[in-house]
Amino acid sequence: MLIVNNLIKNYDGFSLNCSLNVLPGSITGLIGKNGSGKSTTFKAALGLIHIDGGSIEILGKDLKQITNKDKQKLGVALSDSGFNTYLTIQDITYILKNMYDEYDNEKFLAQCGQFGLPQNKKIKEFSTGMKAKLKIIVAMSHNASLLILDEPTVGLDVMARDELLDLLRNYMAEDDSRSILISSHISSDLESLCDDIYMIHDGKIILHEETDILLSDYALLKLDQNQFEQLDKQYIVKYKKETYGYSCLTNQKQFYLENYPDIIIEKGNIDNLITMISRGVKI
Ligand SMILES: Nc1ncnc2c1ncn2[C@@H]1O[C@H](COP(=O)(O)OP(=O)(O)OP(=O)(O)O)[C@@H](O)[C@H]1O
Repeated sequence: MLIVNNLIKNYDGFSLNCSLNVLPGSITGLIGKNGSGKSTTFKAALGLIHIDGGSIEILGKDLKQITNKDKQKLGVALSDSGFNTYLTIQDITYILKNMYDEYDNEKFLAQCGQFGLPQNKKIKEFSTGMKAKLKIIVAMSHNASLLILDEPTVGLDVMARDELLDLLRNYMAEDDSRSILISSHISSDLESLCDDIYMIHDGKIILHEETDILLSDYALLKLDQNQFEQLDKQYIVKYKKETYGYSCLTNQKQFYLENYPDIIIEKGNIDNLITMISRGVKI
C-alpha cells in the first residue's frame, strides 16, 4: 500500500533517513518523541515536500505517477492541516461531494452526529477535540484504501480516543484490503490498534516489530550489579545503568524466564521500549 524506501530529507540540524512498509489490510504505527521526524515522513510520503533521496510507492505506483483520481483513494489527516475555520460541516459536505466520487454523505453526517459535532456551527468555534474528530471523519468519508493519520488523537479525551480507535477498527473491518498508517505519541493507542509498529528516533527507524511480538517477547529485566555480570546477554537489546543496578531490554523474554527464575522481569510496554531503545546502551 505504501513503501517508503530510504527516504532522505535534510533540514538544517535534522536529517531524516527512513524506510517503512504499510501492507494491505494492516494498521501500521509510527511512534517517536517530538521532533523525531514523524510529520516529515508523512508529508514526504504524500509528496507535499521535496525529498533529498529515496523513493516512495503509494497505492502500487511510484509517487510521481499518482494521478488526482488515485488520490481519491487516500484519506489524509495531517497535524497542521484542516478546513478554513469559517466553514461549517454543512459547507464541508458540499466540498467533499465535489472532491470525491465515493463520498458517503449519509455516513459522514451520521459520524459527525455520533461525535457530537454540530452541523451549522463554524469550525472556528469548535474545541480542539472537535476539530480533531472532524479531521478523522473527513478522512474516512470517501472509501479511501489508505488512511494516513498524523497524531489523530491529539486533543481528544480518553473516551473520544476510544471511540475514534473503534471507528478506525470498524473502517478496517468493512474492507480487509484497506490500510492505515498512523502516528501517535500515546503508545497505548498504538498498542491496542496497530498490527506493527515502527519507532523513529532522530530521523532514523530504530525498531520495527509486530505489536503482538513487542508485547509478548519484549520485556524489561531489573538486575543488581552481580546479576548483570552473571547474565547471558545474547538476547539483550539495550541496557541502562540505574540506581539499583541495571535495566535490560530483551526481545526473548521466555529465555530469561526459564533460565533466570530469580530476576525481576517486567512485561514490556511500548513506553519502556521507547525509553530503553532511545536511551539505552547497546551490548
Ligand atoms: N519546514 C521545515 N524547516 C526546517 N526544519 C523543519 C521543517 N519541518 C520540520 N523540521 C524539523 O524536522 C525535525 C522533525 O520534525 P517533525 O515535525 O517531522 O517531527 P515530529 O516527529 O512530527 O514531531 P512532533 O511530534 O513534535 O509533531 C524537527 O527538528 C523540525 O524542526
